[in-house]
Amino acid sequence: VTVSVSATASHPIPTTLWGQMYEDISSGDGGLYAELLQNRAFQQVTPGTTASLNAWQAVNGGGISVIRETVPVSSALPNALHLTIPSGLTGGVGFANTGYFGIKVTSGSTYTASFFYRFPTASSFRGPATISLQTNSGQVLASTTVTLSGAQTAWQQVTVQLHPTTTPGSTSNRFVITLDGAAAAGQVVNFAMLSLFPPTFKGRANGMRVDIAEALVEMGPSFFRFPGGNNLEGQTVATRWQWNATLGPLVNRPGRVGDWSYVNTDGLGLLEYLNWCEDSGMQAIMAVWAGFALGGTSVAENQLGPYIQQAIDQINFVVGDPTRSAPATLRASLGHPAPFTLNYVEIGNEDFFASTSYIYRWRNFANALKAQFPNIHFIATSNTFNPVLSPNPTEYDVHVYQTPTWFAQNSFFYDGFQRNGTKYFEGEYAAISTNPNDLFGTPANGRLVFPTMQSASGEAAFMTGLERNSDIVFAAAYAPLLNHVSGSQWTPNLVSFDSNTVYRSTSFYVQKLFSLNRGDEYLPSTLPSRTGTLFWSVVRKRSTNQIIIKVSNTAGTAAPLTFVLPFGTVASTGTLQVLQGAATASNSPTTPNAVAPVISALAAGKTFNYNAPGFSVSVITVTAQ
Ligand SMILES: O=S(=O)(O)O[C@H]1C[C@H](O)[C@@H](O)[C@@H]1CO
Repeated sequence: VTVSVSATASHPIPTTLWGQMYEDISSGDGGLYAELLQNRAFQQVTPGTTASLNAWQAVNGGGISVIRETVPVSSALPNALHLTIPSGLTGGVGFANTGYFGIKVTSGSTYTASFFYRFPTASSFRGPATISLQTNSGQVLASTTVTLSGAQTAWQQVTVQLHPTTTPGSTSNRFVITLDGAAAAGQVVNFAMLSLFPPTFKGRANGMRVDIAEALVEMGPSFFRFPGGNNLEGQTVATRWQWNATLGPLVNRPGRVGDWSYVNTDGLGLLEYLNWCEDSGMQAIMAVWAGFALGGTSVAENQLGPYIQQAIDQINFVVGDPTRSAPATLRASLGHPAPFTLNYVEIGNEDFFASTSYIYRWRNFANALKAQFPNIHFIATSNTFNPVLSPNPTEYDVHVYQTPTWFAQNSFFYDGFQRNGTKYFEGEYAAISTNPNDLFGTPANGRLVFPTMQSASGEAAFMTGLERNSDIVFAAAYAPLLNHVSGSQWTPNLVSFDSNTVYRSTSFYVQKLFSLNRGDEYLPSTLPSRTGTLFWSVVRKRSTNQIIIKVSNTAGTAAPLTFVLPFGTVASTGTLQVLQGAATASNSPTTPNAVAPVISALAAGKTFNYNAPGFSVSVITVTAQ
């Protein structure tokens, strides 16, 4: 096929076009959020149940249970770990935490451990507690001691640093606290809000896991949508995500039962999200809860007031003036007096599931929020123009989970949209199954566990369409972004990880190739066949006079292209980055680097040929002017 490229740009590429959608779906706690202890504060658990001790183990005969404390460490954390040292034992007696399917320990890194303790009954005991990192087989990797006093009946926080001098062969390691069995025989001690942090991304306190954060930043994303997704909504009104419950000292954060069947610590809270956006060069696309809980409850219109106020306060926490708004004063007190960047706020999530009530929920939230924040764009989440909403949304969030073929066959999805001023956020999209009749089914029935070259090339085909229509598509994000392979709630995901390693998928590389080669204006060219299998888009990067051609071949056979560039001078050599593999080729824990982009030189010129391999995504960069 011959592709003639126009020298006249049709529209600028919005700077926000490629970014990330995030929610805690086996992705935050135990993942991006760097805390290494699982169930660290016994949040939202029932004392005395097996679940309450999840990830905790007795060591050498220590008696442990989770109790409802009579003197809780805070009103947010009513539970505590109750340790009884039986008589007749010697050596270290206590408890351990096994982390999120393991704890990675690296020699030379400094780990910060902290906990609160108190003796529920005063005693004359005074002796060492040993705090250590150990392999599950008992090899001590790092250890230190602190003195515990039986006179300490009020909660006392202890913070220590651990410096491992060896790197163990696996993440089968534990965080261990023990007392001397003989010296502490008969003693009873309560512990609360235990925590173990490794080094974090940019050294942020209470921050992000470095290797995962670096993988996300590697894509060059422009925005970060949070906190959901389903995890914004709650199964009930009471368990919705609430911004104000996710701020301040960890001891004051109650956590919540999230929407993906586990408790969220909310250690990764609103301020951590906003600091992360600044640290990673992304702007926030922040959601506010909009009166619908996933269990099916829509708040009645005459009951919306408090929730609208909570949304106003949430936005004021982000952008308000500390001299005029209490939430903004709180932001300043937490260390960020300047407002954060916030241009987009999403009202709800996937409200096509509750579009009847969204008619009044949108009306009330949008009118109130636009009046308070006239410079912020508010994004609607019901189906586009159905139902008709007032005020008329300036932006809609469109989601699609489909087959690789659907994405290849729908790259013209937005070409037919009216140019009526409305803009679109392709807020969640991914090829998730090869079975159009059971998209959300099991792997045995076509569901993808990891992205493949077939799914990634399908997504790339669709993305050439998003680029062509980026006069009305201002932002797009693959979803879900992140997933712990040992705790999956959803597959496939853009980036997977376990306690040791980050796995970059084929789709990750497609997102990275598009994001890092986004250009700043679109150059029209011969249109691909809507029903074909070969797709392309052309952009120009004015600052470097580069023409950037993206090609996706969604078929298994190589496809020849001839490019005709209308410029006075065109370099005779260009750069080619190509991601290719068999249809089912994928990166996974068993084959982590099966597919990665390969960079090479390419013969170019005013007219040049390129043979796109089967199941491939290519980026050709040529200097021309
Ligand atoms: O069950 S779904 O609605 O398909 O869940 C999807 C859509 C929702 O916004 C997001 O949280 C989730 C996975 O990315």
